[in-house]
Amino acid sequence: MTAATPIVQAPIVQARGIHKHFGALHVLKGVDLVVAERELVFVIGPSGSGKSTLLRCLNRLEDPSGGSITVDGIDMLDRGTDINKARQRIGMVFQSFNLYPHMTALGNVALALRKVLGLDRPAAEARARAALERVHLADRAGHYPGQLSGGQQQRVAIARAIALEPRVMLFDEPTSALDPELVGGVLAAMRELRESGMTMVVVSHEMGFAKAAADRVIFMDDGRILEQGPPAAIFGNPQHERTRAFIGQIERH
Ligand SMILES: Nc1ncnc2c1ncn2[C@@H]1O[C@H](COP(=O)(O)OP(=O)(O)OP(=O)(O)O)[C@@H](O)[C@H]1O
Repeated sequence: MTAATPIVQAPIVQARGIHKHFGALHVLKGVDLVVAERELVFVIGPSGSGKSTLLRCLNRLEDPSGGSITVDGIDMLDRGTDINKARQRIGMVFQSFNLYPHMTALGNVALALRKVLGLDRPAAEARARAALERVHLADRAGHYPGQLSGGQQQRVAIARAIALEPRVMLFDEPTSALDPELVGGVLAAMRELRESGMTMVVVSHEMGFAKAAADRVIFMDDGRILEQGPPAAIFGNPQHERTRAFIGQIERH
């Protein structure tokens, strides 16, 4: 009997030695982040520690000052890389939903497909409808953003991103702008996405979600990854004093 050959999957995200300066401000001080396929990595840390900047470097919304980044095997920092094409593999959801107010939910999702993938209207709308179904908003397809709650608008933004079938999704504080009662619906949509096998990097203060859904929690402090591990280890037995202090502070609120 021959042993089965193990399938070795390349990581989806490989960021090594990332530095970022904003003028004299040294915001990222040599960050390594490797994310495996289907992994959910959750990033926590004090305000200003560089979480958003790290996320934004991964898809080149910010240009790192140094280091290397590949996403799905594509060198994101190579001058020869078509960055718009590379970004199609990276979905991003922000704190603000950024929907066009004069277009319906369906129109917003379909527009991304028409603009980015060049699909014609019927094909874009069919795919947009399927994406809205995945976030349980098929029945709101004809509603305008102003007719939707903040949580529903954020789920439309998630649908817009997943409709492009990215290889990884980046979430930058996706629930921070929402009233507390609307947070659960967005986290549920993220949870389902994770269960469908999406690779995700999430910056958020929703520690309950991290404990329940993350494979790995990263604690950032002053532009560095100070500590990382499974949620039970980071929340239950943090090794660094600063991690302990941060988690203690969060859990008191
Ligand atoms: N475009 C920019 N120009 C100048 N400074 C910036 C810029 N973007 C971020 N910074 C600074 O970089 C530092 C890190 O910001 P970043 O938003 O990455 O932190 P964060 O950990 O995500 O914080 P928060 O939890 O408050 O969102 C902060 O001091 C911020 O003021």
